[in-house]
Amino acid sequence: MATMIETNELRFAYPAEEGETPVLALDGVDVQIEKGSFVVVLGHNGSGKSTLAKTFNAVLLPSGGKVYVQGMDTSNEGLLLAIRQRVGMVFQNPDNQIVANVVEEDVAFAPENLGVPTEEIRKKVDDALAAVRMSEFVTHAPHLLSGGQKQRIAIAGVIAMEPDCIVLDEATAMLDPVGRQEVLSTIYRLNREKHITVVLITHHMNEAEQADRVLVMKSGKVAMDGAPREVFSQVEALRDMGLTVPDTVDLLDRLRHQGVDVPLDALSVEECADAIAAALQ
Ligand SMILES: Nc1ncnc2c1ncn2[C@@H]1O[C@H](COP(=O)(O)OP(=O)(O)OP(=O)(O)O)[C@@H](O)[C@H]1O
Repeated sequence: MATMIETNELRFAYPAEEGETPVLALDGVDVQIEKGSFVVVLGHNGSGKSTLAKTFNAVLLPSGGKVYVQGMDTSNEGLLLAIRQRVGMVFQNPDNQIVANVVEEDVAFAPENLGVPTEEIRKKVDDALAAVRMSEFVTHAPHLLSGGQKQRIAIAGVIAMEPDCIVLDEATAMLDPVGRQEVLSTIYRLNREKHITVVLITHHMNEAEQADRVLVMKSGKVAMDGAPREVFSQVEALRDMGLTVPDTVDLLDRLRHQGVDVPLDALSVEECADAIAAALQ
């Protein structure tokens, strides 16, 4: 399968304040993100998730090693526009991402800046709003929308650039459960139907259940890398890193501690119920 993003021995150090040592936020990261995949990045506060995300569209350039976006070296200044067009970012605070007073103008902002002809922009904006199921809000004021709707507008703004990959850095963190679910189902749909590669940084374990792959960061390195059930069944190792596990795995783990012989790799409620029923037979 084709590679969307690849990092080789990636290091990143934030510049030091006077008299202090630089903070090594990424300390030798080697990952390959396949085109069309849905990858969730987990990790304790300060483990390097946001820093890693920002290297994916050249917001941050490596202090050492390399990042390639579809083979393009992010350190090559001449490729910056092409890289930013291919990898779009959505951030935590929906209010900080609103740039216009009307939804359609907000979504049109990036393609306008890229010099896309006006007649093409109309179609891109309509398609992007349809993709996030916000077409009916085209003439609304973005600041009056709910948090989840604002994030879907932010995602539409990225989609309007027709990227191959969207990186969401804790984009659901400030949303209520309904808003989180709206945004999650939107990005899962964009991944499954439009084959857009998704990199989702989150603190919510259950957002990772349907992902193709989970990366767990620890102290600037990748500590775990695998399918969700592979990663989440390592309950003790995750807890040692200060992370929780999805509720279903937590329940099975508790039963195990009470002597019930259940596997730890059930992610859905149905799988969990089946595992318990089988163990109690
Ligand atoms: N602008 C900055 N200047 C200096 N150090 C920074 C800066 N941003 C992050 N760091 C440091 O780099 C390390 C990695 O931070 P990063 O934000 O990438 O972690 P994170 O896993 O995304 O954390 P969180 O879950 O809290 O968002 C931390 O030690 C952090 O304090």
